[in-house]
Amino acid sequence: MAVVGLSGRLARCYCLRAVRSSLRVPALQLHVSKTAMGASQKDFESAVNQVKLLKKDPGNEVKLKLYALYKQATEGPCNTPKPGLFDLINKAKWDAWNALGDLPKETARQNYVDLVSGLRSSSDSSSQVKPEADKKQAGYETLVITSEDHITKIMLNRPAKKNALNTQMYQEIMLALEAASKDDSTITVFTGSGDYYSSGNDLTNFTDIPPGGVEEKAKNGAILLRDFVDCFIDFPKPLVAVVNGPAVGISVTVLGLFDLVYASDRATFHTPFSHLGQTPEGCSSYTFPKIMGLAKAVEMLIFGKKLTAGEAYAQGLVTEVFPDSTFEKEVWTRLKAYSKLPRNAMRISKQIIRNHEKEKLHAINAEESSILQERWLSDECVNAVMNFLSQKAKL
Ligand SMILES: CCCCCCCCCC/C=C/CC(=O)SCCNC(=O)CCNC(=O)[C@H](O)C(C)(C)COP(=O)(O)OP(=O)(O)OC[C@H]1O[C@@H](n2cnc3c(N)ncnc32)[C@H](O)[C@@H]1OP(=O)(O)O
Repeated sequence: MAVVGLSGRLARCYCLRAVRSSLRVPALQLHVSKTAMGASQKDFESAVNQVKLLKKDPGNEVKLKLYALYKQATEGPCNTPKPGLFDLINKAKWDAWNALGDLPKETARQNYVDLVSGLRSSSDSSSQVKPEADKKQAGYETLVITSEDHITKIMLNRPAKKNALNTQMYQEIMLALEAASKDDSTITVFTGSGDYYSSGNDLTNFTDIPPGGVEEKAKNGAILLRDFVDCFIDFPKPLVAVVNGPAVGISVTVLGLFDLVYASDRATFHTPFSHLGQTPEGCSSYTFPKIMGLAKAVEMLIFGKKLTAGEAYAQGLVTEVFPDSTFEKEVWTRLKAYSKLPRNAMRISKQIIRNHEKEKLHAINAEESSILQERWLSDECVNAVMNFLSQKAKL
């Protein structure tokens, strides 16, 4: 089908979504009132000044985030050509700004103010003795990140959307993994808030088409996917998934790159790629056959068979299943004990176990991402996304 036709249909997807959104009164009201109460220009300018007075260097990731939000708040979506490959600093800044997509200026302004306010409180209290208790990290909108008992917990936090991964969440997860790789935790844990672990890729990621058209959208999507999965391949510490409920799509496939997967008996594991006109990602085309054998991997990845937690355990994708009623208690008791093990020994063991596969995994990730770039432009995929957005189809 001609690209023009596809653009038109994707544009219609977007319209359908707008219509659906306009019918959802509570969500709309929430958005309006948040904007109405949003940061004023004065708050924003004051936050810009406060950044200069921070007592503690917030680190490069946060600085990039501040830069991106500032540019978005003052100039809108990224409007400059991408710097060359070797212009590392400007490329990192451009990537951070560009990743904000069409985030409205007002939201960027509010996020900037919130981020600076979080930095100020942590900077002000940096000379005090920090309590051992849970400390929520500031600067994330789609995640709740806490550190306690040498465990960094990354909680996917869009429960109203079943923790679907929008582009901001992909970006924040990458930042969170980068930070967790350097912090003093021994293990890093992913979990979901609410009743789902995650419903996978947010299908509205397919809607807002940039001026460069659907091809540009697909190209950027493939870069985002590749960078995202690379972060899991390269993560140096033991990585644990605490799968509190159903998991779909990319939230399932990357589990093959985790070191422990604990599941509630309420969890399910579903990769409906063919149903969506898509193909496997997260290195699952390699890790799943390796973990569960070709026959079972094919059932999941080609035919979209949904596994119960018990089945996923039997097939080696899940380390252990717990009754939902005692899930949190049992899992966290276990993880707290593990987190006391010597950090370097665990890190080095992970290196020995995983390093000889890394190069291969990066190559597989690149291939899967580039195949998906093509798939996203196919009739099969466009129709599936349209069906979901027009509320005709659910998994
Ligand atoms: C070319 C563009 C490229 C873009 C960049 C891409 C970058 C990387 C891509 C990596 C690719 C990954 C592949 C996948 O992950 S495939 C899996 C995709 N996921 C789905 O297909 C799930 C779709 N959701 C459902 O089928 C159902 O929502 C559910 C999960 C079975 C739950 O059903 P239930 O009845 O319990 O709940 P609701 O449907 O009412 O959901 C509550 C609200 O949450 C919204 N929702 C849920 N899941 C998603 C989703 N994946 N994307 C967007 N929105 C989602 C749902 O619409 C409801 O919203 P509402 O309350 O506003 O109506």
